[in-house]
Amino acid sequence: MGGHANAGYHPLTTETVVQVVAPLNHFADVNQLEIKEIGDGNLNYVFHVVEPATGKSLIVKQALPYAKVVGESWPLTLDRARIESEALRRAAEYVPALVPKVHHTDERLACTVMEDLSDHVILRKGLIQGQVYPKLAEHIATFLAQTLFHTSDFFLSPLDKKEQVRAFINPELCKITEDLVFTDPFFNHETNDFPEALQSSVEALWNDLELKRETAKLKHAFLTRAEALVHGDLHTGSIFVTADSTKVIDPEFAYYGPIAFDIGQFFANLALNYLSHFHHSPDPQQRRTFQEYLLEVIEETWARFKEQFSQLWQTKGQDVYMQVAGVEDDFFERLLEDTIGFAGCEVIRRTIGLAHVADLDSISDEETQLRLKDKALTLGSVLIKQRRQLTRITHLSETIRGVAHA
Ligand SMILES: Nc1ncnc2c1ncn2[C@@H]1O[C@H](COP(=O)(O)OP(=O)(O)O)[C@@H](O)[C@H]1O
Ligand SMILES: CSC[C@H]1O[C@H](OP(=O)(O)O)[C@H](O)[C@@H]1O
Repeated sequence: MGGHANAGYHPLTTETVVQVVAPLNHFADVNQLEIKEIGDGNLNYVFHVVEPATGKSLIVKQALPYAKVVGESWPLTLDRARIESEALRRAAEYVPALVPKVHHTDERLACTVMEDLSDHVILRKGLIQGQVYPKLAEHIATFLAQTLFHTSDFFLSPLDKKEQVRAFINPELCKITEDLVFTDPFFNHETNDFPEALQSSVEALWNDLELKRETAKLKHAFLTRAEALVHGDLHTGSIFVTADSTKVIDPEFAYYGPIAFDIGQFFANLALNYLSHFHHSPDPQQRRTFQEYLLEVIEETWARFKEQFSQLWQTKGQDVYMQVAGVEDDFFERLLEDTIGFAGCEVIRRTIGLAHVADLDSISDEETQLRLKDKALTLGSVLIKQRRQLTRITHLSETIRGVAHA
């Protein structure tokens, strides 16, 4: 359980990281390494290890027995490091080009040694700057289709699948999502964090019974629907990009959950970035072009995901029902509905919950930030409540556009 360190565990420092990388024989001379802690996430240490003479480098990511963003008062299992390593290795079986290579896993120290991706940028940062990534939709669609299909009952035998479910039991990290994504933002909870001027909009949300009823259904799906090994935290801060490369990182929240959860989180973070460009792109023409690009990414990701998943369904599907007329259509219909619902939950929690996004929080003008956060709450709420009527991916982009420009 949370906070219990493995025997021999100690938090690494820039001095002790060398003990982890030395046995790997990756560097010519481990006495000449430059090591920095570069972690900017909520939970872990990330050490960047470089050998200037050879230009070789590695990343050492270590879990702490608590959540770094809060401190020792929030104990957290070290098992998340094992889950992250295993999930990266599992993804590499199907999409090796789309995840960092794992060089070594040290369960005692709860750390993963992986490929250094410092030549990439975090997608969230790039999108805030208005950068376009032409391969993003294609790569994320492939990541989603390949990892989700091959870890599901559509491909694995029922026995193998249940073995995998067991290996990826991740109760403490799931509890964070259950609380921070599906529960706390919808109630007057102490973890929530929003400007006072948003109080009346937030109270309206807390008093919206239809919204709560619908969110309860989505939370229940997250709690119970073990469809595939999901990444579990696929926001734009978990994706590294260049113009022609995409790498998905940080799957420590991985568990067997609803396929729609990953897709919904990705779309939600694009929608939040869309809103933020009313500030980040002051030129109206540039703004419109970039916002439309974001909606194209959503539509292209869905179309390519569906195409690839469908091809896998037809060529590698294992269950006899998969060839019955209408079964595949029913699957995709429900998948889009759930994707849109999960996207709505993510939009709301990133606006008023504990963990925000830089897209909106970096907006210096208070009034603009407030106006856009208000729109985000409306958008999240519409997506959750109207998801059954949004039966095409274009309905999602039209809704984002409509709420944003209302
Ligand atoms: N493989 C990597 N290569 C280069 N930088 C990395 C790598 N993994 C993580 N980082 C850096 O560390 C930061 C935090 O990593 P992340 O895995 O998101 O940690 P956390 O789990 O604490 O959120 C990233 O935003 C990135 O700047
Ligand atoms: C206290 S955990 C809050 C939040 O942080 C995680 O994101 P990341 O590890 O990428 O910083 C996850 O989204 C959690 O909900």
